[in-house]
Amino acid sequence: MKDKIEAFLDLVKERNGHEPEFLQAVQEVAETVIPYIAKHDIYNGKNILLRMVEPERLISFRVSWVDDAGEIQVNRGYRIQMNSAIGPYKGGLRFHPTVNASILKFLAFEQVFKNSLTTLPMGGGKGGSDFDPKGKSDNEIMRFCHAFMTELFRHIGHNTDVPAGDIGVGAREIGFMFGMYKKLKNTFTGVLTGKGQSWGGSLIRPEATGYGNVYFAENMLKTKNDSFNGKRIVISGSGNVAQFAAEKAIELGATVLTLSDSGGYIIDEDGIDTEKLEFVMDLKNVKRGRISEYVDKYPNAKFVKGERPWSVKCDIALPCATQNELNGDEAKQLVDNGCICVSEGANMPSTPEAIHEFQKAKILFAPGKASNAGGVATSGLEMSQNSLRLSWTREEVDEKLKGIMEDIHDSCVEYGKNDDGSVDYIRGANIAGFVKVADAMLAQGVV
Ligand SMILES: NC(=O)C1=CN([C@@H]2O[C@H](COP(=O)(O)OP(=O)(O)OC[C@H]3O[C@@H](n4cnc5c(N)ncnc54)[C@H](OP(=O)(O)O)[C@@H]3O)[C@@H](O)[C@H]2O)C=CC1
Ligand SMILES: O=C(O)CCC(=O)C(=O)O
Repeated sequence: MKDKIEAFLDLVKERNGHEPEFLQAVQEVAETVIPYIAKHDIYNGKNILLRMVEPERLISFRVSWVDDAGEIQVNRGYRIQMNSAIGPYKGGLRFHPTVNASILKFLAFEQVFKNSLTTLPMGGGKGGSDFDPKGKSDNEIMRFCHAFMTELFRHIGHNTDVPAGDIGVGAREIGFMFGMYKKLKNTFTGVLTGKGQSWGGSLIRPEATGYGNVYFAENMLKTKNDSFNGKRIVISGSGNVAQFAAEKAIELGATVLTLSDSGGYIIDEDGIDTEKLEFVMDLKNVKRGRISEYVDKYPNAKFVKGERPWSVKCDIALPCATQNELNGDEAKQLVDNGCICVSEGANMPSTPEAIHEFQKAKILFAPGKASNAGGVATSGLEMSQNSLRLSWTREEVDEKLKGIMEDIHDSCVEYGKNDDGSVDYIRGANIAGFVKVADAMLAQGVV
């Protein structure tokens, strides 16, 4: 089996050797899915995984725009249309200076499995730009988003490819992009999700990734007759996912101790309560400030510059910032400090070495493609509401989100249960996500 996996990975490396994040994501899937394929005749000899690692379409384009000083700026835009076997391509857009083809291909590949796990009919895609929104004025953001959409509009559509937000893309950016799409196409459709309430957005979509992550962790804890109540929680990031993971954890009776951004982390031993979280939301979403400013307002807290929060003693860790933000040494420290559960809000935040430490210690560990799927699932619910031309209540959407996260948890258990009764949530998520897409690909023939 090892030879088979290595031969497959060598082939993928030969074609994508310069794309480390993509290779990392593929390796994790190959190690769990290839043994499953070998045991199931219908998938054998069909090169399904080889087809799945090759994007159906990779679009790269120039984005030219004019900054406030009148200078012409040039960025690179992308959309990776990875797999459409079970539905239109679906996945976020990331605006961050580190964006490149490798990062977007890893995200698009993960998205295929994640979207399949949601049980909704969505294929996988991802896109974005190396544009850095930090320090830009609202007008610059608008001009960039408009310029980005003047090319992207050709490739997307409510039945073709439906982008949404990701790092650096929130309600403001979705609004600007939707406005330009509508102008260019002269049609009002649900071509993007994460829209504002008054123009087709779904209630709970902003909250969904963070809430969903906590719901998933709750399901894992339930298998041990445990809960969030009274637990110490360490969260990284302070953006969309981190904010709403914190909100739900507080609601469930936990104490949230940390938040972070690329400058460092804050630790508040008194706990970040609802009022303090409201301050963070205003600081980050309106003032677009830095997390270090938290300690100006709450001097009992401490800012640790240039560090990540994983050395803080906790029961539950929720990495909600970015890929590879939690390494092997940090994972070991979490385990040694008594952490019993890690649930990924971000995409691939734990390195392979970190995952190895969690699995060795047999603590509860959920990979992002399962635990952060609540965001895209609620995007799927936004698409349904747009098609039906109606809006569900907050309670209705939250109930559906909870149900979907429970179903994803059950699928992971179904495919990931070990002989000793423990659950390998990585194997479970990869195989459950694979089966649905692979069955659709088999039914549709070699296309
Ligand atoms: N939004 C969604 O619905 C979904 C998001 N995700 C994933 O969740 C993660 C967070 O996304 P989201 O909250 O939407 O993004 P935001 O842009 O709202 O927030 C990102 C946060 O992560 C921090 N961050 C980003 N890059 C780095 C870095 N290199 N080092 C340290 N900190 C960093 C940011 O700090 P700073 O401001 O300093 O850059 C910020 O605090 C991503 O992995 C994303 O792919 C997954 C599923 C759905
Ligand atoms: O809501 C969506 O379509 C995308 C969410 C996303 O980008 C993700 O799940 O990583």
